Amino acid sequence: MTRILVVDDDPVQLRLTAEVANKAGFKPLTATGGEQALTILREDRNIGAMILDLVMPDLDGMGVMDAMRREGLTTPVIIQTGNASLETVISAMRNGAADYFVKPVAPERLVISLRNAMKLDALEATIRAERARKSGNFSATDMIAEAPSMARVISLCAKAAKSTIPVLIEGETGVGKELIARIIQGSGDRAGKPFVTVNCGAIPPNLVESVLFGHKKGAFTGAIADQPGKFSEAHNGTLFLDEVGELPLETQVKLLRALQEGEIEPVGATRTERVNVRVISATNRRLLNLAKSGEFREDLYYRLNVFPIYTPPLRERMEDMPAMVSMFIARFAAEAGKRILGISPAALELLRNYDWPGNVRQLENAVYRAVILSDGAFLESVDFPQIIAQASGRELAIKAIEAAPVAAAPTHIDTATARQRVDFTPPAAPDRFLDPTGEIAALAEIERAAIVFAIAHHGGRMSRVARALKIGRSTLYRKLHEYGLAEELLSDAA
Ligand SMILES: Nc1ncnc2c1ncn2[C@@H]1O[C@H](COP(=O)(O)OP(=O)(O)OP(=O)(O)O)[C@@H](O)[C@H]1O
Repeated sequence: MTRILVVDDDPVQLRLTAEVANKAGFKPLTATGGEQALTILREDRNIGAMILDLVMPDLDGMGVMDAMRREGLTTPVIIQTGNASLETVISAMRNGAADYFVKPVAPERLVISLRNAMKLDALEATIRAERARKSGNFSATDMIAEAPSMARVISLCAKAAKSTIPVLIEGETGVGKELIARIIQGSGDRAGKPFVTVNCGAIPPNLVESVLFGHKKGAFTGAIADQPGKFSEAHNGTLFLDEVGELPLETQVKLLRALQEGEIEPVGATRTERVNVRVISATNRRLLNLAKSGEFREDLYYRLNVFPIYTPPLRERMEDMPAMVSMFIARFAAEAGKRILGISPAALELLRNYDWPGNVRQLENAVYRAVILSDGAFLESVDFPQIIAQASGRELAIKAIEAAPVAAAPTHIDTATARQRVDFTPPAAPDRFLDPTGEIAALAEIERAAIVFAIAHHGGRMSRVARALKIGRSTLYRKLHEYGLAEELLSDAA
């Protein structure tokens, strides 16, 4: 039976709520104060959800939520309040509360709220577990590919997985080339076998050969023992040669021989060794151009490029963006133990209108930073300060580019980096929590805006407005006067 924790300093209310939960099939634990609630949460990490009173004498509801955040306690919280102000409820929701209600709550409402909070928690737990379980067995479902151009990539991956022919994956930095290589490996006979990555551009030229093919003891100063190379490590599996265009020419000869003969010769060895390795290479420079200019051996180029897969940059497949953002939010929020449910439409619009020169990896990093920065239930534009800064510079650049003639030729990875989108439209809806200068709006401004919105939504029917905002009519009228809205309404009516 799922345990839930009910926290309320009013013993009668406590018993009532616990009884409702009990009847709905939960096992209620109770606490009469914030400190006691924290002690129970620390000891029992399997509590399904907590119903938390906001106003309590020792440590209040907000204090409990702050402590939970500090200590990484992720039990979903449902706020209950008797007379808390709208400000308090807003900040509780921004602090990650899953839901809130005003006492006394209808039993059905309480049960739905508990079930929803637990569903969300279960989803986050699954994501956490799934990530931990994954150890190299990637499949096409690990890749977001909603754009038509990515459907082609996925079908090429499926074809490539059926054989062991060499694959060359081309695309700008961060587009997902390594992920594609892992999917090819994980979808074929070599799934679960070694997947060894070599970043050819990151190894000092004098060590490349030894890293790839290994060396024998005494082959050079410092070679104190036999050392297997990446080819041997990848035996029976896949060798992923990232930035293959960076390989020195002399190593290219040896790589060609290894691919042709299926044999390698470790540095300082007198005999060759047989290896069974599937090679997938990747490049963010156009390999054909390097071959034409003599920086890359043409024979090796044709050997590696038997099955080419071109991965388009993110800016050309914005259809993938919303799903990617949701996936990254779910992943990073779960890892950080934060309850972030999504992204505001204005913030998503900001991301859509950016060019993403660093592609999916840049997006992943931006969302990671935003999740860490955010203290609300939804990511907002302010959580992406670098993108805001770069996007405003872009507007000027775009204006200049719009005046210039547009090149008709398709762009490729060599030329595409400086490409600018000309269809920039500023976010249509202002961000709910930003003032016109882009600064965080005062809480009073947000409350005022919420009231104005509710009045418009309910056609000025004040009792409905009060009910929707979950405040009394007298509180609503007091706030109308406070914010000067009463005068505005009167003059509108006149
Ligand atoms: N379509 C996608 N769906 C989900 N995640 C993706 C997708 N494409 C890329 N990623 C994620 O983005 C990050 C960068 O991808 P990856 O390392 O495969 O790019 P890359 O092209 O190999 O980069 P580089 O050129 O710098 O080596 C990874 O965390 C990867 O899991």
